[in-house]
Amino acid sequence: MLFALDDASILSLLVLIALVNASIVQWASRMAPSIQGPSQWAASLALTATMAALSVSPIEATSPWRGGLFNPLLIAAQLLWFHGTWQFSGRRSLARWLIGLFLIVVLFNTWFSFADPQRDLRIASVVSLAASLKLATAGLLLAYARNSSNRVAIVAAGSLGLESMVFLFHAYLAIRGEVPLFGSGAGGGASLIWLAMLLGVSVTAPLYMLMGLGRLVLDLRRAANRDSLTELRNRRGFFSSIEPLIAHGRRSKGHAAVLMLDIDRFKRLNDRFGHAVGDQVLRTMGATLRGTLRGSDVAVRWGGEEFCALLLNTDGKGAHTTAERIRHEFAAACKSIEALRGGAVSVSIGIAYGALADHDFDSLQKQADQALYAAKEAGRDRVVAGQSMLINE
Ligand SMILES: Nc1nc2c(ncn2[C@@H]2O[C@H](COP(=O)(O)OP(=O)(O)OP(=O)(O)O)[C@@H](O)[C@H]2O)c(=O)[nH]1
Repeated sequence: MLFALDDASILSLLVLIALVNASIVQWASRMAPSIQGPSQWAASLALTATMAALSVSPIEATSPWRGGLFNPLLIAAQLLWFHGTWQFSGRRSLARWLIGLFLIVVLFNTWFSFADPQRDLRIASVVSLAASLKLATAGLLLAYARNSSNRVAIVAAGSLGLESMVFLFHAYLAIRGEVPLFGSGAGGGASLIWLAMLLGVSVTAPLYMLMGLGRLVLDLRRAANRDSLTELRNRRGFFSSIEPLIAHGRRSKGHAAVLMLDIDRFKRLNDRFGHAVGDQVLRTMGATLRGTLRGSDVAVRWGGEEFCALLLNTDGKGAHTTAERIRHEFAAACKSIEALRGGAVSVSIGIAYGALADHDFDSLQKQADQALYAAKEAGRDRVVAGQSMLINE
């Protein structure tokens, strides 16, 4: 047999797999620097490898240095894993609190390793803390899985849960004073903790990589469908969102309104205040549309300073009211842009409305565009209804 199931063999495997996975995760984290977490997981795996290497080192089994060094590494690895997952799921850094917790553990562990050596107390407390951190990380994963419908996160949470159970069992053995010295408990209960760590680096870590990959694909897909300045959909995202909505609306004999919006005299605004201020005005339009439209409506940055919105659950009158609300709220929001120094910004809006059985999106959009043109011709800063609405009214 290549490896006998003794502590030294498990630890050697642990060092090897942890180092390989740390390198892969670190390499992957460089490919997606906007995703927080993976570099901390890589550091955690590197610490796990160091900890395992330390355990197969020639340090005497009875030496206080073994626990004195091993335990801080174990806790640092769990804290990094937890904090990486915390940030991966979009939460703000907890670094200061966790560094504080780590320092307390180091003090506690140093005291009970060197000043007043109490091996069982030390192992039971540190291993229980590690198990709690693993359980807390599993909880974060379950919450993440619920929000992102990422099933890999559920499996990773299960794997972490299993690891934490083994850690708790190890803490229980320590309370009973039954954790043998390294080397003397080959294959016994003491080896379980190494097996749990092996499970961590060879199963949980790859699951994490898969979870990170899923997130990367989601982010890329999102970026491909979004306009990064206004955070609204771009045309590609818009058309892929409205296609099924329009098909459903047509089947259910529904109506739709299309709004075409164009910020007035935007070129002059850019020339006068600069492109950065122009961009701020565009972002304000994005926020206004997001804040004003319903969840069932779809808005897009059509191009430049032009926007479009598709309203499905409304009639012509409701669409008109919504357009007027957008016009007012946009003007009011622009008033609070300091760089404009009180200068007013307005938007012209054209609307088309009709039954989806008689109109496809293109024909409504063209009518809304003509109405927008009429709004510009009539002096800007107004809402103009297209032909189909006048016929419908
Ligand atoms: N700051 C900024 N400006 C942009 C962006 N995209 C397009 N523009 C500018 O928007 C301006 C559009 O100008 P025009 O099409 O002449 O329209 P306008 O000045 O708004 O005039 P009216 O529509 O007739 O009221 C151009 O100067 C473009 O350079 C962008 O992403 N950021």
